Amino acid sequence: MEDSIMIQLKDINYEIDGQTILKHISADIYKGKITTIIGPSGAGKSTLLSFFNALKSPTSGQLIIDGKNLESYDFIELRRKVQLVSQVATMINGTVKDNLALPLTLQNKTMTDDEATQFLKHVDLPETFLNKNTKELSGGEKQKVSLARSLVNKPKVMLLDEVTSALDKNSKQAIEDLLKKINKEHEVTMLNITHDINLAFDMSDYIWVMIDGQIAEIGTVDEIQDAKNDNVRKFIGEKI
Ligand SMILES: Nc1ncnc2c1ncn2[C@@H]1O[C@H](COP(=O)(O)OP(=O)(O)OP(=O)(O)O)[C@@H](O)[C@H]1O
Repeated sequence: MEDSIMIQLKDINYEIDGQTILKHISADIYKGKITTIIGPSGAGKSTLLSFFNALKSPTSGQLIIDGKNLESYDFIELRRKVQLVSQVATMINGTVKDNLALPLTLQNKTMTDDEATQFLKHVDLPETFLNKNTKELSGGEKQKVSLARSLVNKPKVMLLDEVTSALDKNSKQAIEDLLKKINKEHEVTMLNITHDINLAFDMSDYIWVMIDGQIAEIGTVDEIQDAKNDNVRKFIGEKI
């Protein structure tokens, strides 16, 4: 069966201060799949990611998310549908439960302990964590709580911005495994940025290689590993 499209990018360009950062980006992101953007520092990966939840807007081009043009979204609606998870898990002062409930608190709703426990289960944390102060958590545990919290609004898309880069080897593996599990169980479309090429090869359905503001190559992991484009081969060769 053909993969169906969750996000379409049509000739996206971005300029700032007279400098062209992104050039003619056209590509599709498929529903329920993990797409990872790799490429050298300064290629434009973060800039591109920031369009999907409207932190920045393209200078020209069209971005269609779940069948609707980005410009016709209400920001709140968009950010519930498209959740950003960052490199550093930002926590509010208080307990794990306070943090898990935050997306609901902001909507004047509440979360029961049972509901919170279910969210902890999704990220393999025990119920005993509910009343822990977030100051007592390790980096990996914070990232798990952050992932659990990002599921509360039942997003269709998760933007993962270097989510494992601040973690040690064991926590990296745990978060990678969790992302794969969340992707399958919640059928969330994931768009991932990483400098860790092994992580990209391990967890992606599709990889985009960005070089100098353009997509140099799109393909499955096998296709990217066999890419003929010299710049792509050089970038991957340097990273492995
Ligand atoms: N506000 C800005 N003003 C001017 N130039 C900017 C601005 N923001 C980003 N840039 C430039 O845009 C280019 C792309 O930056 P971006 O952060 O998207 O790259 P990246 O691929 O994510 O890099 P990294 O892997 O280092 O995070 C860089 O050359 C950067 O200097």
